[in-house]
Amino acid sequence: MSLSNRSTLTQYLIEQRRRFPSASGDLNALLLEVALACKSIARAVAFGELGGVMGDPGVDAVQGGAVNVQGEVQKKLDVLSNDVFVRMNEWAGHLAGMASEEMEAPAQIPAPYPRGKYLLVFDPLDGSSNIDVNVSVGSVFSILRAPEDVIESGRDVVEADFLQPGAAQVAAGYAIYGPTTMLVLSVGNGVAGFTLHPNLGEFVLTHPDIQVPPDTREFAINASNSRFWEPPVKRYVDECLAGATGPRGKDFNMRWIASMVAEAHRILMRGGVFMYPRDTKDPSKPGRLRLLYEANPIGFIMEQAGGRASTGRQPVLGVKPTGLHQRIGLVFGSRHEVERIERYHHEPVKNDFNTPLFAERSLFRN
Ligand SMILES: O=P(O)(O)OC[C@H]1O[C@](O)(COP(=O)(O)O)[C@@H](O)[C@@H]1O
Ligand SMILES: [Mg+2]
Ligand SMILES: [Mg+2]
Repeated sequence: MSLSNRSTLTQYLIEQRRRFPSASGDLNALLLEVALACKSIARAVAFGELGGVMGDPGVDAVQGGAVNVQGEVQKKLDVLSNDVFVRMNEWAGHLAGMASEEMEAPAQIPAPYPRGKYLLVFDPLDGSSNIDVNVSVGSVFSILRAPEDVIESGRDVVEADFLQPGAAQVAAGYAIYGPTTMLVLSVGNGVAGFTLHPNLGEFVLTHPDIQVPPDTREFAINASNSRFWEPPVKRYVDECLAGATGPRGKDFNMRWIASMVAEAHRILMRGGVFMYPRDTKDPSKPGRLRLLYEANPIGFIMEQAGGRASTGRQPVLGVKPTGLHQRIGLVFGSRHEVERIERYHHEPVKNDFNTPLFAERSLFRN
C-alpha cells in the first residue's frame, strides 16, 4: 500500500473540517487521539500483551476475577484497553469527560489537564471473548457535545450529561483488530474506512465512501437464543431459513462471529443484517448490547452508510437513553431487511407466522 495517491486520516479530517470554516479543530484533534488509542490497542492485541494467543503461558486472560459493571468477568485486555483510552484522551483539553463499558461512573478530566467541550463514550474492547481464539475484536467510540453548562462552568460531568440520543452524536466509529487493523468513522458526512499501514503506523484512507447495499442474502443472529425470541424475530428468521422455497423466494446464508464490530464491518463491506433483539431470556435485560457505546455508534455508522439501525420497533438513534449502561435490542444493516423486521414488529402477531401457506406471497395472501 503506497501513500502517494492516498490520503491519511489527518488529511481526511482536514478536508472534512473545511465544511465548517469556523471549527476550532478540537474534534479533529480528539479523533486523532482516539485513533492513537486504537493503534496502541491494536499493538497490544497483536503482541499478546496481557492475554490473547501470544499471552504468557500460565497467565490467565482473566484478571484476578475482576468483574465489570455488567457483572461480566473483565479480561486483562478489557482493562488494559480501557486504560489506554482514558490515558490517551484525558490530557489534551478536548474532553469534558468520558464514559465506558468498563467504568461504572463517568471519568472526570483530572487536574491539571484542561477541560473541553466533548464527551467520549466507548467500548474499549468489543468481542473480547474472541481474544483467546484469535478472532477479530474491536473498539467502538461515540463523541457527543457536552451540555452547554458543562462547557461554560467546567464542572464535573455526571451520568445525565451522557444521556443524549444517538442522533446527537457528533462523530462515531470503530477500530477492528483483524487480519489488518482498520478504523471506520463518520463525522456526519458519510463513512470512511482507513487501514493501518503496518510500517508507517498511519491510518490510510482505503474505503472513502462506504455504502451498505440495501438488499442482502445474509443474516447474523445467535440462534442458540431462538427459544427466547419474540414472534416477529422468529418469523423473520424462519422465513430466511425457508430459503428459495419459502416466502422470501431466495436462499439466505447465516453468520455469527460473536464480535459485533466484526459483524458490523462485514455488513458495511458487503451487506447483511445483524440482530441481537430484545428477547425473554432475562427479563431484567431488554437486549444484550449497550445503547450508548455499542448500539448508538454502530447505528450512526450504519445510517451514515445508507443502512439502517433499529431496536426492531424504532430507529435506535431516536431512543432517549435512561442509563449509562442501558441495554437495548439492536438490529442493523441492509436497509430493506431492517425495514422488513420493523414491519414485522408492527404487524399483529400471527400464530402461524412460520406456516408457508399463510406467509407473505402465499396462496392465502395477496
Ligand atoms: O455471547 P453472544 O450471545 O454470542 O454475544 C456476543 C455479543 O457480545 C459482545 O461480545 C458484547 O461486547 P463485549 O465483548 O464488549 O462485552 C458483542 O460484540 C457480540 O455481538
Ligand atoms: Mg461490546
Ligand atoms: Mg467490551
